[in-house]
Amino acid sequence: MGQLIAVEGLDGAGKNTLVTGLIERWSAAGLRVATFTFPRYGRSATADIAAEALHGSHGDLRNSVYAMALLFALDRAGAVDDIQAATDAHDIVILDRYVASNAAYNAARLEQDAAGEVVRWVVDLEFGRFGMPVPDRHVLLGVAPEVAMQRAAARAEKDAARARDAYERDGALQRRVDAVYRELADTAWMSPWYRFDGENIQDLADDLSAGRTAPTE
Ligand SMILES: Nc1ncnc2c1ncn2[C@@H]1O[C@H](COP(=O)(O)OP(=O)(O)OP(=O)(O)O)[C@@H](O)[C@H]1O
Ligand SMILES: Cc1cn([C@H]2C[C@H](O)[C@@H](COP(=O)(O)O)O2)c(=O)[nH]c1=O
Repeated sequence: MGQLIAVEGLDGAGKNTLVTGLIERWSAAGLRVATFTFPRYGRSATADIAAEALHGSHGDLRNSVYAMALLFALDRAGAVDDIQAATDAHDIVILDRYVASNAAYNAARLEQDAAGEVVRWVVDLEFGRFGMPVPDRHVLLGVAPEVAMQRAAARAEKDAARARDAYERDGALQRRVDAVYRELADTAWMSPWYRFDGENIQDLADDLSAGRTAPTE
């Protein structure tokens, strides 16, 4: 049974870039690695509808925090068997966003903290009702909100397909999401959280594959 590791962070923080770098390093070291990226755009209608809502479609859908959270949760629930099979067949399964994204973004939208009602609802819905596996570890890519927002804006300039959505344009929301993520990490929400500052990917790859839960001194 392989390790299940979820990478979390703000929009534009660099999660996808980091996950790609980790996979390269682990594969070169001979480890069997699988990855899932959430939302599963192009593979899941609920993921696509959520993205469309964040870009202004589907009437007032995006105003409902719980409806948006449910769409992202249903997308993940559709992958539960694949995640289970992947953990059986690989040394490491790395997830680019997972359930903690739903916790952090929706707590931030409702101006709740990590102990708030919507985070408990996400836990009951996703880990309870939908049976999503709990990650062995989370990685928080702790990039400052201003830096992440700048990267998301630069990416949008270069690539029209990555135009910023309603969450990415909302600086106050991003700062609240950052605060909730830090609280989730500080309280070891669901499993230990490894805080990564974005500096040395090789050290992170080594620490994670060795099962360490914090940077080596
Ligand atoms: N360490 C880095 N330094 C500078 N730029 C970076 C770094 N990591 C990623 N980027 C750039 O920042 C932008 C966002 O990176 P990436 O797509 O990996 O972020 P993400 O966290 O997966 O974003 P999202 O959650 O919004 O999909 C990209 O243009 C990427 O090339
Ligand atoms: C998986 C997931 C995502 N979100 C939020 C986070 C982002 O702002 C958007 C879209 O994700 P992307 O990585 O920028 O493509 O949706 C969320 O609220 N809940 C989730 O479960």
